[in-house]
Amino acid sequence: MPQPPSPSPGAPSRAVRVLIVTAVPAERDAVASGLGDAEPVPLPCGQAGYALHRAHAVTGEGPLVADVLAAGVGPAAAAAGTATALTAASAAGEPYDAVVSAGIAGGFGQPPGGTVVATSIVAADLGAATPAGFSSVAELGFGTVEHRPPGQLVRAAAEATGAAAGAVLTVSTVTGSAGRAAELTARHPDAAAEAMEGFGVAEAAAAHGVTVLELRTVSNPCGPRDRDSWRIDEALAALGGGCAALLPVLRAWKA
Ligand SMILES: O=C(O)c1cccc(C(=O)CC[C@H]2O[C@@H](n3cnc4c(=O)[nH]cnc43)[C@H](O)[C@@H]2O)c1
Repeated sequence: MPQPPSPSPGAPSRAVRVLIVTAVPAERDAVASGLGDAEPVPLPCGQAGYALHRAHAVTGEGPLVADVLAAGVGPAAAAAGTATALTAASAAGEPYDAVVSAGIAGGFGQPPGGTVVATSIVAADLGAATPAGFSSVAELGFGTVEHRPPGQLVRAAAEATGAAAGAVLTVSTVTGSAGRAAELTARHPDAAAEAMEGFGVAEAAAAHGVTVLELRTVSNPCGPRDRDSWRIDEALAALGGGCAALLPVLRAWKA
């Protein structure tokens, strides 16, 4: 993580607190390693089953604490883990200022190892199959399928991380055919990636009134399944660097 010698004159000295939620421990460890000095700490209220890896940084805008949590695969595990961590931090009087859903992803037209920052975090398969095709719960009138992080923050995050900005779809089933990929991009022409947790993280963040971002690095193209070709090491290496580059942006956003 970049460590300028001292904060800008006049910058608030309160540490900004960021929660970074991954699915699996390999992603958490890649993020923690990118942040440099992350150490395991328990959740403030001691919830069994969850552990944080904490990194401290001093950015040009002031101090920052980043906690990394591997909450599990899929939107339900992501929402449960994120909500638990947000609630525990609030109860301990140390609420988070921002939450980031981070991990590897399938890309729509993005190269392996490339980075994507979400302009929108979309539950792409939350709805009903009808004779006329898929209808989202929003179209059916009983729910939400999209969270939109602040545009200015997304632009700054994309610039700092060298990312493409586009919709990141949350799915419960990994796309495994050209037909399914075409179906998703027809419904979401701005889709840059798909993963399995962002919408769950965003729902929990919204319930707590906390800013959310999603940062993904591409391990595979969305399309016909070829698991052996996934470039996981490349994506994990990019994930650590991407999260490190993102933190000063979040610190400046909250200054
Ligand atoms: O096998 C490994 O070494 C390994 C290391 C790190 C992560 C994994 C995963 O399988 C993570 C699952 C995670 O990845 C996201 N993901 C990646 N590609 C896609 C995709 O094409 N469609 C949907 N999700 C994708 C997803 O968020 C999963 O949670 C393995």
